[in-house]
Amino acid sequence: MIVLVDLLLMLIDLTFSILTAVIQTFLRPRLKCIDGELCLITGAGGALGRLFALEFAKEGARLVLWDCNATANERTAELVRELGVEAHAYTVDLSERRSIYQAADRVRAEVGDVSILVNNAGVVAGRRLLDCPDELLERTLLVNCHALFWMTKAFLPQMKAKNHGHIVTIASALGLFSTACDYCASKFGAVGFHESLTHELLAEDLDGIKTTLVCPYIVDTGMFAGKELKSLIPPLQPLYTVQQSMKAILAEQQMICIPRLMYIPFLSRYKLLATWAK
Ligand SMILES: NC(=O)C1=CN([C@@H]2O[C@H](COP(=O)(O)OP(=O)(O)OC[C@H]3O[C@@H](n4cnc5c(N)ncnc54)[C@H](OP(=O)(O)O)[C@@H]3O)[C@@H](O)[C@H]2O)C=CC1
Ligand SMILES: CC1=C(/C=C/C(C)=C/C=C/C(C)=C/C=O)C(C)(C)CCC1
Repeated sequence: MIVLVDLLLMLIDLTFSILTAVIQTFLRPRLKCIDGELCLITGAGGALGRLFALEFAKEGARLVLWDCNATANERTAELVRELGVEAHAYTVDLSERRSIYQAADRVRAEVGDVSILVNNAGVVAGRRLLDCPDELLERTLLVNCHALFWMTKAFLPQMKAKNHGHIVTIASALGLFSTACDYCASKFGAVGFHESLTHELLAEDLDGIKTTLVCPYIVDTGMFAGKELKSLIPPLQPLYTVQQSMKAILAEQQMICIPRLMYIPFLSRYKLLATWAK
């Protein structure tokens, strides 16, 4: 009986969500003002991280930039400052929990409380399981998944104190269905992290703290160059990916798949529920 009630409630929720989505597709959502907010971006020296930094700067946010690549990270900071926006670069290895907590203490002391956290940094080994050294498999999980926990534990308390903040998880379409083993496992973890964090915030009535999950298809940044990945659909352009993500973030959308085609694999997860209900 309970299963039937659960399923009925889920169908009602799904119908309501679809109706809301259809209506919102025709209405231009109001985009929030983030002028003066302090935004921290991990992997800010990378292709998407740098574009996110520039887009957030254009929206008036002040920037804290984290990356293990000091040269690339500092270059991003220079580009942000050329827009007349404050940027603070920190060299941090996200695979090391302690270095995250130490850098977070420095940011709070030197710059202030972070109100927008963009967990963007990511790596991929992209080899078959048995051909992949354990260290590479471990690094992917540490950077793409474990780091989300440490970053959020470091900055969520201040957001909770003010009931104000936004946590953005740059996951992937490969967090919704699988091909490259290490990367997919880490991105499935990122999707699960986002969903559980969102439920936790909801349960604590912290309606001022928003979350956004970003699930792009392949983006032409070179991250997957040389990796065994076949697909007929051409890769996304980095700037288009970031601009679409920014619209979702500023509209406080809980999730965005880019392009919309990627919602298909996501919706197939409801199929799993059907098997569970049998
Ligand atoms: N490119 C794509 O096709 C897609 C990417 N994504 C996701 O988007 C995000 C950004 O991807 P993209 O810009 O393409 O990747 P890039 O490799 O261009 O950028 C990733 C950045 O993260 C940094 N980084 C890697 N390891 C660490 C670490 N241990 N500590 C701190 N920083 C680290 C990298 O530094 P370094 O260069 O020195 O390693 C790099 O600057 C990732 O999470 C990725 O999974 C999602 C969908 C598609
Ligand atoms: C387009 C498309 C597909 C393939 C998607 C692929 C191959 C995505 C790769 C994404 C990557 C590499 C993301 C990196 O973070 C499917 C699922 C076969 C069918 C639905 C449409």
